[in-house]
Amino acid sequence: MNATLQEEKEYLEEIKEKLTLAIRRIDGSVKQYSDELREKKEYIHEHQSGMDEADMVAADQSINRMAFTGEAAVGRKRKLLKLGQSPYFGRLDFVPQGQPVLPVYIGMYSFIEERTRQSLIYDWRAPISSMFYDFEPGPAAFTTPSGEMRGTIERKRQYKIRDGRLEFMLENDVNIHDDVLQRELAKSSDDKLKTIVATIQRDQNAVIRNDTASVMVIQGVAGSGKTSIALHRIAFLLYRYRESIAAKDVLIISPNKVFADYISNVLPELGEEHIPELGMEELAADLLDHQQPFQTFFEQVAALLENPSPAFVERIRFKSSFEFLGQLNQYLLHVENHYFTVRELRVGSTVVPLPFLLAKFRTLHRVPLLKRFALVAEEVRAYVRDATRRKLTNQEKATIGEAIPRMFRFHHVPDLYRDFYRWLGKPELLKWDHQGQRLEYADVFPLIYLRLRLEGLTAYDHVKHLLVDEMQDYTPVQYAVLARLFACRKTILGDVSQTVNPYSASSAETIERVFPQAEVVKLYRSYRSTVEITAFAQRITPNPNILPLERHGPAPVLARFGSQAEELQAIQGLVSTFRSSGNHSLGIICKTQRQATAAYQALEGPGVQLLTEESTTFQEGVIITTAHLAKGLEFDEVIVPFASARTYHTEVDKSMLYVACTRAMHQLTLTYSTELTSFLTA
Ligand SMILES: Nc1ncnc2c1ncn2[C@@H]1O[C@H](COP(=O)(O)OP(=O)(O)OP(=O)(O)O)[C@@H](O)[C@H]1O
Repeated sequence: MNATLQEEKEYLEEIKEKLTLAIRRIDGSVKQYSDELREKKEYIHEHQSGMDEADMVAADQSINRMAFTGEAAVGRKRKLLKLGQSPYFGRLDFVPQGQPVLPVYIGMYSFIEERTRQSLIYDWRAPISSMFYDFEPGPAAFTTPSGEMRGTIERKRQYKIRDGRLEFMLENDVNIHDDVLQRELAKSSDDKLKTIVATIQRDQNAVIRNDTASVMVIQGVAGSGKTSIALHRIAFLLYRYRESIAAKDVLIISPNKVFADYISNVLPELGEEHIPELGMEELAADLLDHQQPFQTFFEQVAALLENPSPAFVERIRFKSSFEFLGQLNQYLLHVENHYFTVRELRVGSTVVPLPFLLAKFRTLHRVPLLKRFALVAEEVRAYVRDATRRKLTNQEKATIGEAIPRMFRFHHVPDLYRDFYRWLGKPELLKWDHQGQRLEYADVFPLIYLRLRLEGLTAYDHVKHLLVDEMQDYTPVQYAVLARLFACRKTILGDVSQTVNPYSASSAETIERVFPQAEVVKLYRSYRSTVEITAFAQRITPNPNILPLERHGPAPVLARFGSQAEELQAIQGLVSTFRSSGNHSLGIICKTQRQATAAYQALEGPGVQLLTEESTTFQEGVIITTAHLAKGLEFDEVIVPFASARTYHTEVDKSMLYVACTRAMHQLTLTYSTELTSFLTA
């Protein structure tokens, strides 16, 4: 063993010892808090009768304070225990200008020696740690809240410490990141997305640490780490703004419960609390007061996959366009200018002048239209009171309250939404005759948008950061709703090539039109799949800019069979091979739920799981599902059954095939009978 390695091993033991001591101290104080808490509670119980309300409030506050301090100590202990397993992953020897060398060990969390107040481990999010991701040995700098600190990195090391043991160490070499990254990516997949703190790449680091963008749009190719980056960015912002943002102030809009479960470990691993999460449909139901039944996005996509009528496609296409949002806005202007018809209002002998009514209505233009009537009525009551120099009777007040809304043509948002299509001269584009009827998914957010503009909603004012994943699946109107509902900072990410509905796909450019202030970052390096798998997926949807990471594996296999029954039999064999392969996850990804169910019936067995729209968790093993549900997930191996010309022939099918193939990390097999899909014959 060389001297350096020996030194590092000794240092590791030293740190572990210090961590053990710190844990012991926390145990001591946790015990003390809980003893004090118990005593306090007992005291209150015994003296309750002699305490007044102020005493009780003070006692309650002191109990809460103690419990809070106790909980914080328990949280701190949890972090120290984790550090004990893997205290740090990197080291920089940094020489700030004119100062002595400072060894900086970087880990998941910080560790400060209590006695000396010396930082033994720096949190990966600390300003100084940014140099680990941004610089190789040589001149370097980092930004602190009080300005830039320049200096030189003399040494850079990377470690892999597992279960408290140093597994390997790499020195100074410029490629150390690549080397460790390769080892990380070659691993088998997990049932949950992992943290990537030890191998964050420079361009990814820039996105994670960007604290100036009010709207950050990340458009990246499949497997470029968008979701990982977005979650690390949240962890970074929670650290950077810990005085003003807590985990409960962040909201993740996720495409479905399985995906939410898949990403649920990252932030707790990074030491942050659970972040609230909401699906787009849950948000929609909430914004419609849970009163309006509607088609889900899954159902819309499923309908598109099952030979839809051209009129249905046209409705979706139209309502997903940017022009549609413009027309909704124009309609709102029209409503504002033409639907309030002032009529003579007589209260007793007082006639309220028409110009007065109109002026009051207009000066309130910042108030949502349907909320203005009550305010105008107040103004009118004041006018009449001044004119008559007496108090108004209840009857008079009521007359005014009823007269003002009657001057407006409609009173309910759904009626206005129907009127919009008449105004547009295209009533055939709305298939919704009465409110009890299910609304098509394409109408859900336009209706909500009108509601927001006409009635206003403030339910989500508390959110301080919004994260939207799978941005390509949301339309300009949906973004307009999000923009009005969430005034906070936003991180929006996705990949237009992975849309499950090409008729309504949004690119970074579309989103920029709704958020002109957005900073757009494009990522082209793909980390998930081997070079062979990435090249294969390129045959379906080419992207000349994609940069696969140099990691090789077996070439994807296209296997032809005489019939579907033979196909399923062969897949059964592949499942058996997988079971003895040491890999953790196999995704069998079909185009439709119907196909997935059929495959499940044929392959059913222990450890085989069918994922459906209703599923809430993602587990290791053999998973049978659709491309739509698999979006965002990844598997060691992927099998795409029924890859025939009959299954995959439309634009939507092509998107599904691309999504399915890009889920594979190490191995990909496509099976088909009769004729192969033309998306792969070229
Ligand atoms: N810097 C990194 N170090 C290690 N692994 C990384 C890094 N960046 C990305 N990965 C890995 O690449 C895989 C893909 O990441 P992620 O799912 O975040 O990408 P994505 O762009 O959201 O993918 P998609 O859009 O295809 O669903 C994950 O296994 C992730 O851990």
